[in-house]
Amino acid sequence: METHPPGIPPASAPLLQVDGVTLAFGGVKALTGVGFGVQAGSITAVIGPNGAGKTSLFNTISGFYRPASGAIRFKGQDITRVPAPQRARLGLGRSFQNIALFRGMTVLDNIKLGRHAHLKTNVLDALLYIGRARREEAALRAEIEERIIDFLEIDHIRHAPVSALPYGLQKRVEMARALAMQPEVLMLDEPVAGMNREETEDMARFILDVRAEWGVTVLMVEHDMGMVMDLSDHVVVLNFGQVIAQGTPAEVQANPEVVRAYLGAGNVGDLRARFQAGSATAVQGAAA
Ligand SMILES: Nc1ncnc2c1ncn2[C@@H]1O[C@H](COP(=O)(O)OP(=O)(O)OP(=O)(O)O)[C@@H](O)[C@H]1O
Repeated sequence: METHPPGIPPASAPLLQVDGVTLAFGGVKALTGVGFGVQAGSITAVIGPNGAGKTSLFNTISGFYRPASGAIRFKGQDITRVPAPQRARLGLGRSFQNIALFRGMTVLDNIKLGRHAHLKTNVLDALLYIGRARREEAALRAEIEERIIDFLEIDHIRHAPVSALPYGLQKRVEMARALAMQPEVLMLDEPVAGMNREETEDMARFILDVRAEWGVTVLMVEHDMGMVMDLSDHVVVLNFGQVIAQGTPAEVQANPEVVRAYLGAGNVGDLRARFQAGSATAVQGAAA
């Protein structure tokens, strides 16, 4: 029997819970009975070979896809039927695999757009929302924007159009925009895809700092095994739409099924070496 008040999860309950989620596109089953929890304050990574269902899972958690069965729970609340914008307002912020910034707009304007998740949309709200409260929110918003710009070290490019920026910086702006939603869980879709080693290291540092300084829980999909293994507390491995393993980085690296998923047939030592070398390309190449 539950002893905690309704709506408030017990202290040990995951902040975000994915429960038996199944998703199909026509005849293609993208996800089958996927379940795992994301603990508050953790960095959790979802990995898996190409086509394993990682993006489908992210889209289901953020509300772009509705699962055929199963549930998504956030802070103890069943949000399976809650529309995507409302999930963002509840505290699920995300970035996208392919940068989804407005390229003609400046960095600052893109960050301001991130705040959209918190803007009042209801007409009555808008009418009531005048005077002091409005000015206070504008001041608070500016303060948050400044804090994000400072934190991500993008002050020097705040007025630059996004299209003029190198790829690594664009990814950082995408993260800034997701942070502007003031998420409790920041969902990062391939945060270091296409980055060189230096950019990857910078982004890894920002992800660690976002958790340490902002208290944000991180859920990421990432192919860069070195980064996943270095940063994550918990790793969930998908293959053909199913969770085939989950646990600490050490546990999943030692799991023969994970090795088989990536390499076809298993040489655990070889895969471990690849994981440690941080060479996602090598792992994917070997799987191809
Ligand atoms: N919109 C869609 N319509 C039909 N099938 C889809 C759609 N999106 C994904 N799929 C299929 O669902 C399965 C999972 O795809 P998904 O993109 O989620 O995998 P992934 O792990 O993110 O792959 P990658 O690492 O290449 O990004 C694949 O078989 C894919 O072809």
